[in-house]
Amino acid sequence: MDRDRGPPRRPRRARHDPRDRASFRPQRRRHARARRCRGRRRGRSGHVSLAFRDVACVRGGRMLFSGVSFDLAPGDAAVVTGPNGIGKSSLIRIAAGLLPAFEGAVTCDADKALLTEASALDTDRALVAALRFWASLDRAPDPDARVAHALQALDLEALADIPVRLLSTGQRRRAAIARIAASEAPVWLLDEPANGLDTHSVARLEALIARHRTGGGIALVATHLPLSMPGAQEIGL
Ligand SMILES: Nc1ncnc2c1ncn2[C@@H]1O[C@H](COP(=O)(O)OP(=O)(O)OP(=O)(O)O)[C@@H](O)[C@H]1O
Repeated sequence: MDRDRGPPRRPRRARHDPRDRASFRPQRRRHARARRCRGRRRGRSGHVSLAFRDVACVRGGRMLFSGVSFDLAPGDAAVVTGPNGIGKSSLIRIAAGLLPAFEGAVTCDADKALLTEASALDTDRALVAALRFWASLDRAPDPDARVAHALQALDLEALADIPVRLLSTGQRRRAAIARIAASEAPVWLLDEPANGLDTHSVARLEALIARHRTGGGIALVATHLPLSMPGAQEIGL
């Protein structure tokens, strides 16, 4: 019959084994974690980048596009255009890492924020609370201040305490864009961000993207509505 030997014992160490200097370890870990976080936000090299190399996409057994290559550096933007069903949303999903490329390579050396058709906001929460939930998961500090700033940028302050489910289509779209803005992620991946927006809100969106780029961010935008993004590359599918 096996004897119960109890939990395994730690091997004995020499009295001055440096591994026992516990006080050094948490500090070293804290510094390493902070370095890793900075690295992911801004990229390991300290730069923000997003690149596609000969990327092909297959969905439902059908090749949607192939040979797509582009390089985006800090301040750059690209607009993905093409008819319905050509694969614009699929390209954005590949950039986000949610869909594997059939061929080619995608590299992105920084944090990304993804805007899709769904707002991803909890419909039962007040708008400000729904935004704070996501902001608290970001690596950037001070979620409350980031949310307050985003609400102001999207002209949503008056709606902050309204449950998300009661927002109109355009207001909900602005709220979804506020989530992206509040994330302060260096790479924005926006799928049809102007859908449902009125003229004023489109202008706000354009200003927001411009400010993001001025701050060294990157924007990859799929849109069938015209958006003013000076100097943006066009990726026609
Ligand atoms: N999960 C899936 N499985 C199989 N096929 C899919 C899937 N999702 C999308 N597709 C197909 O992939 C094609 C491209 O879809 P996608 O949404 O990327 O196009 P799009 O260019 O963004 O279209 P739109 O302009 O209408 O938004 C479509 O024919 C669509 O039916």
